Order: sequence, then structure tokens, then C-alpha cells
Amino acid sequence: MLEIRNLTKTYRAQTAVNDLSFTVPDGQVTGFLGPNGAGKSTTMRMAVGLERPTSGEATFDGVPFRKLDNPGRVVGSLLDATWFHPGRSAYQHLAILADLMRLPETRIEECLEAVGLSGVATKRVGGFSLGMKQRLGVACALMGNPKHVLLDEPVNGLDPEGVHWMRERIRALAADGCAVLVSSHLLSEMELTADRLIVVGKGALIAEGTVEEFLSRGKAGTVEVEVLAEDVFRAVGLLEAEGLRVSVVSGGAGSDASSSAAKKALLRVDGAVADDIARLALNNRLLITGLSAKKVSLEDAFLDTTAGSVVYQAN
Ligand SMILES: Nc1ncnc2c1ncn2[C@@H]1O[C@H](COP(=O)(O)OP(=O)(O)OP(=O)(O)O)[C@@H](O)[C@H]1O
Repeated sequence: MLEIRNLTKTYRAQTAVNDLSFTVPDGQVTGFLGPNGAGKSTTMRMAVGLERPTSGEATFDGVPFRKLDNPGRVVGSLLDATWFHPGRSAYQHLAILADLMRLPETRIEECLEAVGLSGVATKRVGGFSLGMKQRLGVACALMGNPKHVLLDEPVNGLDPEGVHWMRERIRALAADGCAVLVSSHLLSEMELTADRLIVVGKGALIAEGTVEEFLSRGKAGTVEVEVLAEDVFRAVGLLEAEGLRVSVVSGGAGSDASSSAAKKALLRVDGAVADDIARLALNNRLLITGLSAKKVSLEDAFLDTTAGSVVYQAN
């Protein structure tokens, strides 16, 4: 388990990470989310000893990174896939790591095979695409069969097949018992990959919990309500009286009353909970012929939760 305890990082006047604490449990994928500049990369860099915390610490099964005997066998990280030496081949990069970690040469082939780079193993990395570098970065991270894996924006530059591959790879690591921390701006991807989420804003923790908890803590979503066309005005009046925003999607005034579909009207209600609407209708003897809550997406919940923590925003 990775434990982040009261981590703080200050650069001159700027606090990049502010008293941040959270855990990354074994056997699960923990998604690390936050707006640009929220402190995700800085946190990951501090965890693996690339940056010294101003205060606080990160430990892997109780041990700080700098005190690990053979760190590559305990922690694998992909923090920046652009650090590779352009003149060296993929094989040479992995060979250096194998040597450092005292791993057999066979592990190099295994890792190249696992990330689909066997065919270009001897090619200079300078000619690799960003996606190929990401794959090599994953190979480096997984070389030592680590129990903890930290991936900063791992799907950056990957094509759809690569994104799918990365998702499967990340899920497989968690299934093998690893503690996996993954940051990504692709929220739909995180929704498919992560079990738990850590959301940060301006360096501090905003939310920590399962994906389901995060989705349900967001504001109420959009509910579609179908009523008889003759009841439209009454329905809209009742809903608006509750402070809800209502729009008539179809079947309102001016629609063709002769078609059977036109005998019904569809309303879109924002910021609502379906059960509350059903209860309101029942109490007012309004017939509802259809009621469906639109699933709140991770993107909706993220934007909602981090609204007050966005630093860089276009006008
Ligand atoms: N070496 C540094 N010197 C000064 N400020 C820094 C340094 N590294 C990061 N920062 C600042 O710390 C804050 C957090 O940056 P960080 O890269 O950790 O955010 P992030 O959440 O990873 O952002 P993004 O999603 O854009 O990658 C930013 O305001 C950044 O400008």
C-alpha cells in the first residue's frame, strides 16, 4: 500500500501540494484526478524521491522510497515518457535498468514482448512516436515486477488500440495485487479503469472514495419526464415551483396533436432526482407515463466537484 501522509511542497511563494493525505490500496486501481496545476505530478514525483517534500512523507508498505533496498523491485513509475535518450535503443534502456535491478537479461525480452515493442527493440528511441515511448515507459516501470505502480497520464499519445491495451494492462496489475495510482485527464477512461478516485484541487484533497461514491456525491442529474400532452403546463408549473429547471423536449404547445406520440410530452428536468419527481407527481395527482434519470458521468461529477479549484481557465 502506498500512503501519502501530510505531503506539502512549496516552490517559493507557490504551494503546489498542500498537506495532502491519501492511500493507494493493494489490488485496486486508484485514479488521481484534478484540474491542470492541481499538484498530481508533483505528488507522484515526491512519492518516488524525484522531488523532496517541504513536509510530510510517502511510504510504500511503510518504507519511504529513498530507504528502499532495490526500489525498482518495489515501485514502478511512468512519470514522463520523454526522458529517454534519443540515441539509445529500447533494448539498451531496459538493459540499463535490468543491470541496476540485478535482473536476468531474459526479463528485457519479456518486457519488450509485453508492451508490443519486440519488433523495434534495437531501433533508436529518437525515432519513436509518443505512443511508442509510453509503451517503453510502461516496460521500464514494470521491469522489476513491482508491487506499487505509479502512472502519470499513461494514455497520453496512445491510439485507441493503445488506450484499450493500457486499460487492460492497468486492470491486470491490480488483479495481480498491485497498488496502482494513475493520473489521467481522460475521465471516461478513468471511469472504465479506476476502482477508487482521489480528486485534488490547488494541491489539496477534494474527494477520496470509490468511483460510485464520487458519482453519487455529485449534484442531482438530469431526469426525463414523460407526461400526457394535456398536462404539460401543469407539470412544468409544479416542477418550476420546486425550483427545478424544466425544458419541453417534445409534445409541447404547437405539436401535431393527431399523432399518437404527440399525445405525450417529454420534459427535461435539470438538477433533479427521479424519486423526488415521482413523489411530487403522486402528491399532485399528475400522471407520469415515463421517468428516466440520465446517468451522471464522471466528467459531470468532476466538473461539479472541482469547480472552485480550477486555476487555469480559458475565457
Ligand atoms: N519545479 C517547479 N517550480 C515551480 N513551480 C512548480 C514546479 N513544479 C510544479 N510547479 C507548480 O506546481 C503546481 C502543480 O503542478 P503539477 O505539475 O504538480 O500539477 P498537475 O496536477 O500535475 O497538472 P497537470 O494536470 O497540468 O499536469 C503548478 O502550479 C506548477 O506550476
